[in-house]
Amino acid sequence: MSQPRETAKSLNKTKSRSSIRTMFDEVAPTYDFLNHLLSLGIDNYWRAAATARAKKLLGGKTAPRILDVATGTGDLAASMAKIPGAEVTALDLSPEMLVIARKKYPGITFHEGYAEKLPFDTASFDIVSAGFGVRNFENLEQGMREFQRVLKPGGHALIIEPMIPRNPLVKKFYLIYFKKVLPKIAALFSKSTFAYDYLPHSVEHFPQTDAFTVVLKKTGFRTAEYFPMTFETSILYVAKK
Ligand SMILES: C[S@@+](CC[C@H](N)C(=O)[O-])C[C@H]1O[C@@H](n2cnc3c(N)ncnc32)[C@H](O)[C@@H]1O
Repeated sequence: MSQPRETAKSLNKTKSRSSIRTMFDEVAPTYDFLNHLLSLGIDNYWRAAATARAKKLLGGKTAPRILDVATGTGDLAASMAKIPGAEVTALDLSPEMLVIARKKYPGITFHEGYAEKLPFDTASFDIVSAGFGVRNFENLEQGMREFQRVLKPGGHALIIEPMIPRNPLVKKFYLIYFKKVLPKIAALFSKSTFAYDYLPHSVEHFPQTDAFTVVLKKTGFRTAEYFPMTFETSILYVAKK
């Protein structure tokens, strides 16, 4: 069932939390299947790359505390949980995504809540991660301030976002796939065709590369850098408190 009064364009402007929740509740049952299909399985590699970097940054720290925000069905949280000794907590605003996450990963503690008001103590995590989520925050800067607040001094935020590649040739083919092919494939399987019209729109209008590092620094991070992955179709941001 799609949302008749809202367009992908208008939701991308408001990022209304209740509409974002409804949209993700609707896509939840087919989210994992479509995610792996539409990315040709590369999404798992991106999460593994973020986890490898987190592990390196932790440098063997005993029992590191990791928070995965906008966890969805929990795949990035589960990847982070492979770091030896890690204690992983995860949060999302979509109850339906969390139903699936809790079934898949009973060893991880999942909370329902939203990024802009994290229900966790200041300076309580070594790593805060978010995979393909921050683009949907109703208030991106408030979300980043919260990531920063709950991190311990010296802790790191690791954020993965899809990206429109900058190379003109790659960009041309990528946009055909992203805007024309992907929504059609998604429509065959998902209840929400709306979500897959919103997806390319939201990626195209999200501050990317340097622009997002400016947001990270403005919201209190001491350093922010980025690492493009897979022909710049995805990007890993690393910011230090
Ligand atoms: C594209 S999914 C990504 C899920 C998962 N991180 C992954 O790697 O596949 C985006 C998730 O962000 C969540 N989300 C969007 N806005 C949020 C917010 N303000 N606070 C918490 N979660 C949010 C959605 O409910 C959805 O589950």
